[in-house]
Amino acid sequence: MGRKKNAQVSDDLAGQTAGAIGVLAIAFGALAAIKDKLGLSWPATVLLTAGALVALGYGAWRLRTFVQQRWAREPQAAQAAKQETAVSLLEGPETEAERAPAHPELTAALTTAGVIGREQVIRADEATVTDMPTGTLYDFLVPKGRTYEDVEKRLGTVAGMFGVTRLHLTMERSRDNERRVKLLKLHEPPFTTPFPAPTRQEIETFAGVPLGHDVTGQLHGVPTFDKASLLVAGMTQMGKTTLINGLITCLLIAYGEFDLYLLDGKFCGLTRFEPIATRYESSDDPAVFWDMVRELNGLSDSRYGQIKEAIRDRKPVPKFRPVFFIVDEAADFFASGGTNEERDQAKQIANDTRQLVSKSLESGISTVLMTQRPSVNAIPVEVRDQFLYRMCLYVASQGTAKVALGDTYFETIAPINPALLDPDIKGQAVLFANGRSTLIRGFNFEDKFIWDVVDEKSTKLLEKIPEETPLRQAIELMRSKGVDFMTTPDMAPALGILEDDPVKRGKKLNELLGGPRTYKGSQGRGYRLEDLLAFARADS
Ligand SMILES: Nc1ncnc2c1ncn2[C@@H]1O[C@H](COP(=O)(O)OP(=O)(O)OP(=O)(O)O)[C@@H](O)[C@H]1O
Repeated sequence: MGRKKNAQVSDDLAGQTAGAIGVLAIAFGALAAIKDKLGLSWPATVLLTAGALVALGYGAWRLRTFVQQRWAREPQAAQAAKQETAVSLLEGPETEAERAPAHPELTAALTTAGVIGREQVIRADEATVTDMPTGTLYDFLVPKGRTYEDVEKRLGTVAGMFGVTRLHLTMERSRDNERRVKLLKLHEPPFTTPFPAPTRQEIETFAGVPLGHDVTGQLHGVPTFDKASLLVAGMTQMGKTTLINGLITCLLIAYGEFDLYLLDGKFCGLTRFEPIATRYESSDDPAVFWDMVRELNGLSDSRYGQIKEAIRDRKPVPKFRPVFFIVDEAADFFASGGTNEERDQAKQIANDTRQLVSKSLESGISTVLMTQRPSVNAIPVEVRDQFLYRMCLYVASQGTAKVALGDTYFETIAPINPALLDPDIKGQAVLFANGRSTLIRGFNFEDKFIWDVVDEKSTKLLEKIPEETPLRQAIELMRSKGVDFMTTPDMAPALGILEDDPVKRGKKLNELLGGPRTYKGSQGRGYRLEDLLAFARADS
């Protein structure tokens, strides 16, 4: 290999030497010819030839540079113009923002909270700060390239920057601009000053079903209960029953016609609505709960059957009368005993309840479950996950709040931790609906207000029963005497039955009334007012 390389080098050297001798011979010949032609001395000939060659070289270099510049000028100009536009587009707003004075408080708070970048500002001419009766309202535009969602996602951190808690801060987006943000920072902890219960008119004009006041005193609720169910959780004595009494009152005022199925697991929480309920039970027996669930599942199945039939016959899908199944204290109904049989029954109850809640989508049956024990085994996860709306009053820990609001609740937008609520301000709740959280306080209506609404409803129901029918006479008789129960021997003569034989009398009266359910009270067999009303309603 080395020998080959050495031979190649000596070959190259010999070639180059021969070439150099050739060039020297030609140069010498050319110089001799010039000397001969011009008749100059040798030094003058050499200098003249060298000068002429240098001048020629310089001329060639000038010509080449000129041509290159001409070729390059046009694309460069276009490129430069493009670059200038891009720079002005990119830098335009920034330069503008740099020029506009920044709002110091908002810029500092939002930069440190990581809502806007260090180089960005909240422009002073795009922000207003107004002192309201309940708090300070910040209305501003976030910089271009940001939206209100950037603020919403970090609301807790922003609250910290303002020196308050997340509970002190509410946020509203604007309908006209994605960049507009309205932040209200409360002067004092939420609901420190109570708001008066709403009037009938306020309830009637609310777009949807109101569930309480928000922190500014505005009514807040859900747009509809159509295709939706609600789970309400919170520790004992926090205001669940009061809140649900408020919800039923609002439904009676503004929801039109509906049927109420009430299960009072605490025995007297929902009693006020007994006279207008289609079915009212006061019991903590899981069998009673299960029976109601199965009755409603039966109704749901028959409604689904009617929908199917309508579709098959190419007719419009029927509109069903809404049904509300409201259960005050549901936790014990899912609890299972130690035996296999009891465990199977608990599983079956959970399964039937899950089915009922999930089917509410089309069947028009909305379930409202309340529990003071939001734990995994109190409300099975498969049941909880079916609730579109969830509410949580004060609970002792974030973990319990997750059981009520969902395992991923704290990863949602601007969550509110129910464990931070003041347990001494009753009725406060985090409402989680349609992916958004709102802090509200349920209504605490006066008893008289609720009674008036209930009486009005039951009078309306009564008016639907044709006049002069024995059923209506019996209901009016009981109402005029102010009793909830009347025995057969007391009622029969008033309706013109003068039979002495108790069996025949009872049979005749039941036939005359059309066959409502009888009830055996401590004074003997007879009729309850609520059963007669429910019977009349089912018939109408
Ligand atoms: N929005 C409210 N405003 C004022 N007081 C309220 C409000 N809600 C509830 N309260 C009061 O708080 C107390 C407890 O209310 P409530 O019975 O509704 O709680 P609960 O959560 O259903 O309790 P439990 O589960 O122990 O039955 C009652 O004295 C009630 O008057």
